[in-house]
Amino acid sequence: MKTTENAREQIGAQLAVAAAQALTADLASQPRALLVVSGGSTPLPFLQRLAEQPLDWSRVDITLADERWVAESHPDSNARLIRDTLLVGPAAAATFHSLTTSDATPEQGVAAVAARLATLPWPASLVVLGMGNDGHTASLFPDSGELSLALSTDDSVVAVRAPSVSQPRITLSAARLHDARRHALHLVGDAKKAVLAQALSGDDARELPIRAFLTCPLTLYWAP
Ligand SMILES: O=C(O)[C@H](O)[C@@H](O)[C@H](O)[C@H](O)COP(=O)(O)O
Repeated sequence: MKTTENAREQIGAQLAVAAAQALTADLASQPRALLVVSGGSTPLPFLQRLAEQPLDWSRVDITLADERWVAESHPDSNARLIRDTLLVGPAAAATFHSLTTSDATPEQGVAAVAARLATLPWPASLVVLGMGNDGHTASLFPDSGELSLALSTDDSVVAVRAPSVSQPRITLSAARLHDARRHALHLVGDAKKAVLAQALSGDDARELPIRAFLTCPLTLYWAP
């Protein structure tokens, strides 16, 4: 296995151990614990290693930071990624809460998803964020007409559309993504490292939405 792949596997494993420790710590003092994870390609080693972690998964709720508004059978579905990589082995006992409904659009389904999320044991034990090369995180996209709303609303979820993405999205709002005891940012590659450095040098979250999360305590998990 190439050095880069090794490093990405290792950082995913480190994040998996940290996530398991966070959940275990919170389960010592509350009946259930919540984990919020991101989709995309970066999380795969993290999700695979997390699924193997020994903890009381039957008391864990899992949801997504965002979702593409597609059927769970669609290859782009983040729920499909979670079911295929995390909800296996010991972690199969966890309860997953998707961000989609049978409605044709996220605008039609957003209220039902908000009601679903309201039943979860907030604050989350951990929110794991990714980032795109445009500085987006979750589905908070710089080119989205709903970005300002998603950055400012008290609502927990927002229906999102953006020219930069092919499918309608639903995303947890910045407020809901902040509702966690711990935050992790999981990135790989030099390009994203440079975008993060640019984000750290400014404060306009509408330019680089990841900035909305760089003022709260955040642990960075990066590999080349
Ligand atoms: O639904 C999604 O795609 C994610 O939630 C998204 O916010 C992701 O974290 C970034 O787009 C990075 O994606 P990669 O890990 O694939 O680069």
